[in-house]
Amino acid sequence: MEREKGLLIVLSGPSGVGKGTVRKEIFSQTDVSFEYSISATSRKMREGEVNGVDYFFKTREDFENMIKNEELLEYTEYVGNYYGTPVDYVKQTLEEGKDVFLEIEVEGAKQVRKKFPEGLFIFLIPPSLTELENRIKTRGTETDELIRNRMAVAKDELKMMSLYDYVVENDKVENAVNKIKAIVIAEHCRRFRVEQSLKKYLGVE
Ligand SMILES: Nc1ncnc2c1ncn2[C@@H]1O[C@H](COP(=O)(O)OP(=O)(O)OP(=O)(O)O)[C@@H](O)[C@H]1O
Ligand SMILES: Nc1nc2c(ncn2[C@@H]2O[C@H](COP(=O)(O)O)[C@@H](O)[C@H]2O)c(=O)[nH]1
Repeated sequence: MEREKGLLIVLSGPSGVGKGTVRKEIFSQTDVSFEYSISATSRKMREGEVNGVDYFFKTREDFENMIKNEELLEYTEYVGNYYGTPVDYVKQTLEEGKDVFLEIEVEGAKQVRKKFPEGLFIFLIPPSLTELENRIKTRGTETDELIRNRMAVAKDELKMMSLYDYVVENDKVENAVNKIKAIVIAEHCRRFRVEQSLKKYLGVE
């Protein structure tokens, strides 16, 4: 029998809403088996970030070569830097029957939707705009000017939430994680043979 492909899961939402925090918590749990697609970016590495773990850090020139060589599933320029998803890893991992998790902004998610309409698209929202701004500020990675720019983009991004299959509020990390896991299991059962979903998520042979 032909092996079923994996599910492409896309988590989007405005900068600072907690996508990375929620994603890391999901991946730390042992009952989850998604593969994380590491993005490429031309932005500068932040303190504590590791090349090849958080991102593949590129010069603008190298990133533009990746675009030319069609190495990206999607890409965008966000607040002055390029971000994109390396296509080979995603395609190969899905072919192997594994579920792939992308954590990307809204413009990129729109591009992925065109290429993978069967993907699962989840949008993470903050409890309020004030809380969103507090979170970006508390993270302490952005200058005041960049925070203003990211908040301006966030207001437009939030208008796009209706394009997603699900909207999840990140009030508490634990709540968001549990909701996302429940959505993924339900959607897996809906899209694939139920035997495959039972085996994958509940260990039932
Ligand atoms: N539910 C939550 N309650 C309070 N603080 C949170 C919550 N989720 C995340 N945070 C905090 O908000 C800040 C931003 O989180 P995070 O970096 O995960 O956001 P992000 O959406 O991945 O941002 P970006 O898109 O810019 O990479 C961090 O300081 C994080 O600890
Ligand atoms: N379209 C894409 N967006 C991406 C990708 N990787 C990350 N992102 C998003 O960019 C912003 C800014 O990220 P930061 O690390 O500088 O805070 C944020 O919304 C990320 O989710 C990608 O491959 N493609």
